[in-house]
Amino acid sequence: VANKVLTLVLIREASRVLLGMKKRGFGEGRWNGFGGKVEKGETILQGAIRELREESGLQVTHLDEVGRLMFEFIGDPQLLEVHVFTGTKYTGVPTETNEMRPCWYAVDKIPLKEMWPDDKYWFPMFLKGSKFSGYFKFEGHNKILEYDLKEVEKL
Ligand SMILES: CN1CCN(c2cc(NC3CC3)nc(N)n2)CC1
Repeated sequence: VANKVLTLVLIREASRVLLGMKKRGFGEGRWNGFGGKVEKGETILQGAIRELREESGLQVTHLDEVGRLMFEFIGDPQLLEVHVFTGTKYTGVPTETNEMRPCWYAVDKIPLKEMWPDDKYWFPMFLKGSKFSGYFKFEGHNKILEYDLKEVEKL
């Protein structure tokens, strides 16, 4: 079956990044960017913009794709394909929703221990403004068995 395409949006200001505490569902209890599934009839970018608005209340007109991450879970044939976007120009105020509790984090205080385990590998690339492409093999939701990750010129 085809990959499950998901989005991840990291809104960044000069020295801080907007993260949300996931209150339910996949990734519950972890800080992350905003995102979700891509619906039929929308592009991945449109899906990212929609999920950002739904989960944080922020509206953006433009996002840049900065990363592509593939995830395999032992015992599950469904691969996840996560498209990572960033944006700096937005309107609105970060608002708690039933999915996410937003909070700004200084770039030198990103709560990596309370984020998905793969983030510690690619978040530094994101903060440097690099584009990246990676593959992570997970056992359950906490253990990375293998990974490949590289900075790329072009996604
Ligand atoms: C709605 N999506 C869900 C997937 N997601 C992930 C996944 C992820 N690792 C994968 C092992 C789960 N790592 C980050 N940081 N985000 C982005 C948001």
